[in-house]
Amino acid sequence: MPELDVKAPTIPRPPDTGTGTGTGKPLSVTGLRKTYGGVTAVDEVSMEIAAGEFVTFLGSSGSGKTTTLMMIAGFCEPDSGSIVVGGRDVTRLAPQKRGLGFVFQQYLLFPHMTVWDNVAFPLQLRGTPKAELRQRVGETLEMAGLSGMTRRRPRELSGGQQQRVALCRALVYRPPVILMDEPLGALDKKLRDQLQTEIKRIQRELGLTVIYVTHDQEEALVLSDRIAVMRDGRIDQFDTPRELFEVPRTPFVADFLGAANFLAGSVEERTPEHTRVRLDTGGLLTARPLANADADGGRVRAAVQPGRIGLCPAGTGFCTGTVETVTYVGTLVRVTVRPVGGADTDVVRLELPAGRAPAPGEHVGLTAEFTDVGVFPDTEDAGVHPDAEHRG
Ligand SMILES: Nc1ncnc2c1ncn2[C@@H]1O[C@H](COP(=O)(O)OP(=O)(O)OP(=O)(O)O)[C@@H](O)[C@H]1O
Repeated sequence: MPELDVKAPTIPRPPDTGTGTGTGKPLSVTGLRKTYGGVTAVDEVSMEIAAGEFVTFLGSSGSGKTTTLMMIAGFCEPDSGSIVVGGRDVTRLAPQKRGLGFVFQQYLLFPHMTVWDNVAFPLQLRGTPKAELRQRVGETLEMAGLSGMTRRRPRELSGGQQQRVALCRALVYRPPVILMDEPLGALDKKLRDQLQTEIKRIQRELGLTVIYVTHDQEEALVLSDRIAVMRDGRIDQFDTPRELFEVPRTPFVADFLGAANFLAGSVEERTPEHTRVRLDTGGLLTARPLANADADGGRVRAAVQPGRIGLCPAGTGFCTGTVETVTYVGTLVRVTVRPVGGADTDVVRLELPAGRAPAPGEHVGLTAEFTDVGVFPDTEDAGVHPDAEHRG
């Protein structure tokens, strides 16, 4: 086994080879489409990813995340559309000719090879000179905290360690883009959290461009610069986590990311700055401007996240109600409020700092900044995903 002769854990950033590792667009996807028999798995997906960006495909099962990633990787042929990596059209190229790195949920390590040899393999394939190979493998393993186990074989490692080796193997030849499909899916929660932090640190340190697939909102929010929220093979919204939270463009996004409250009502007034909605429970709620011009005066649903609603005296705010449940979750308290006169309406869910918890049975008013309230024409389907009922 080669000796580790490199001590510094810092790895130089890759040079700009024109393949997108430095400046410019490492990846551009246009009009990708894939059908299986009668099923449209991916429908007109287009996106541009900048160098050093961490982008996540987030969506529930069957929304087309993996199929999109597999088309970018080259393991699945699109019906139409194009994929450009570092300015080169790779749509019809074999996976190994695209120069991309992969990390999958299954580690896919060579069982008979040591950790060192597994990580060295991609460089050997590329005929990297010995000295450079030793340096790169050593640096990469050290960065991932694996220097002490270079002689072990995969079966002598934990799941988390195996996934670190898989990550090193993808990183070692500095591909312009690294594709990761649920790489932490097989690990327990604690290890997932730890590896998320490591993946993010390594990505930042090396300025890597990453496309990541997950169905876990929290994971997407922790890791990503931008998230593409997918539904039925399409991207509903491609934005920063903050934008997705604060300015969701569809009810689906509002619900998927934050289990939003949806409050039914009718538009009472519209200005370029805001929309005033008369709620079915009687109160008046000020929301952001309504994007859809056709919905003027019509039925709408206002969406507001539980963490963005505050308490005010009963009789003020956009709604008055009775506190039904109060549940402490660490430093937060989850509260449900039944709107007065709204026996048939849903409870409103709030998340408050524990010190501000009201008592069950108390009459309270609810308030929200209008910039935290989205408003959507009532015709749009929220497409509530299967986990929604477990998150309230
Ligand atoms: N090889 C295939 N043959 C037929 N249908 C397929 C095939 N691969 C995917 N599909 C269908 O295409 C749709 C999208 O699947 P895809 O695996 O991309 O979704 P996903 O968002 O990655 O889901 P998951 O999180 O469950 O992996 C689904 O309806 C799926 O059943």
